[in-house]
Amino acid sequence: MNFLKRFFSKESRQPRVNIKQRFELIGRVGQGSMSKVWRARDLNSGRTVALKVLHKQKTEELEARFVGLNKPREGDIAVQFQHPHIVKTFEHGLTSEGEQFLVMEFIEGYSLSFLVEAQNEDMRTNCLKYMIQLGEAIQYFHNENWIHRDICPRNIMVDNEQQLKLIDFGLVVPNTPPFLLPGNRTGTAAYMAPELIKRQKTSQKIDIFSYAVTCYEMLTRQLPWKAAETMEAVLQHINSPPKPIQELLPGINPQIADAIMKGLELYPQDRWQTIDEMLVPFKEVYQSQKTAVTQQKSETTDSSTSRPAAAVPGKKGSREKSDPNSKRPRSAQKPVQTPEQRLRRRKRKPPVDDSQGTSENQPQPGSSPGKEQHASRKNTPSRPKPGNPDESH
Ligand SMILES: Nc1ncnc2c1ncn2[C@@H]1O[C@H](COP(=O)(O)OP(=O)(O)OP(=O)(O)O)[C@@H](O)[C@H]1O
Repeated sequence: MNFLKRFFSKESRQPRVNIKQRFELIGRVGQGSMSKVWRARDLNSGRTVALKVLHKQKTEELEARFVGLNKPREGDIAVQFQHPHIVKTFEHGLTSEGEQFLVMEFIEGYSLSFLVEAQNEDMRTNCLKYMIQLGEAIQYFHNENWIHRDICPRNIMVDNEQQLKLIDFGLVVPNTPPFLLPGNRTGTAAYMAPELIKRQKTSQKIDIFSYAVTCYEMLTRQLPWKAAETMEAVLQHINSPPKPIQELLPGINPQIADAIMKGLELYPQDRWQTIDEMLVPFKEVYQSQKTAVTQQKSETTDSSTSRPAAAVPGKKGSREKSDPNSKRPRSAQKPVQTPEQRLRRRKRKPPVDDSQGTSENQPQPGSSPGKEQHASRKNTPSRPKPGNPDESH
């Protein structure tokens, strides 16, 4: 029976691609929990691309969770997106070995995780802009009737033109009733909405929650709940209120603070109904900052004609003055050269795992914190690995 299913499956009808013949692999750029990613030259088109080859067994295990639901594959989903803040996927298919692969635009830049940790000049200057770009990408997703399920800095990059790009669609599901039923927990513990953690019915609002956690972290370098990195820790804090962002950033613009805190509400009905709504205050503040910077610049130019150059405030100073992040805690203002070292030194937090192998549409009402399982890579999504409760990705 399984043999027949495989024989008539979509995969069996798809031509296989010999990766080594088709691509020149220039270097490995990433190792996700589910894949390997290379910088490669596509010998057909001549362009430099990111080649993502999914781990066969882990992908099959993930897909097994959606049995009967006909979940589209990552490549099927990714090629559909046309948005400035979502990585472009040119092509997808199967390798000669039967692994799924995606060919994407190659993003020269950094992971948002790095920028969160570094809190460098780029982050101080552009944080609000990146928050808005991310929100626009998620709203596009939602308009196209998808749920991302794994919004977190690890799945976001910023290119050298200071443009944010969402890069990973491994857990994306259609926003349709069968996929919203209470089921297993997939995602990254610290960013998971309470209803997902509690195995209740989900909606696109789980992405609004993860977006709010991400924005909170982008601004403060901290998570809204202490010890939110394992499923057990998350289950303990889930009913307690998050730390108000104003406590970490007393000078934060109140509109931005309120918008983020509303995104973190425990009950989905108390959160923003759409990302677009949440973006309204962000865009208002961003616009007023831009206006203030322009005014400051023109004042500076005017006064520079009558003052010696040394007395003119520097560009950096005027930017920081109008930046909502300028009053971030001292820890966030440390010198630019240290974060990479700090990032390397920082202990990897154990991610959570929900590897009980439950089908996505199977309710698990009686689950108790004690039954939850750990995974073992920082901010790694919880994905299945049957037979191994302490899964590592
Ligand atoms: N288009 C791209 N351009 C440049 N680098 C990329 C691109 N896509 C992915 N990467 C690099 O590869 C890493 C892993 O990619 P990705 O997150 O898509 O894999 P994954 O296996 O789904 O990861 P995980 O499941 O752990 O989130 C990224 O963190 C990034 O460093």
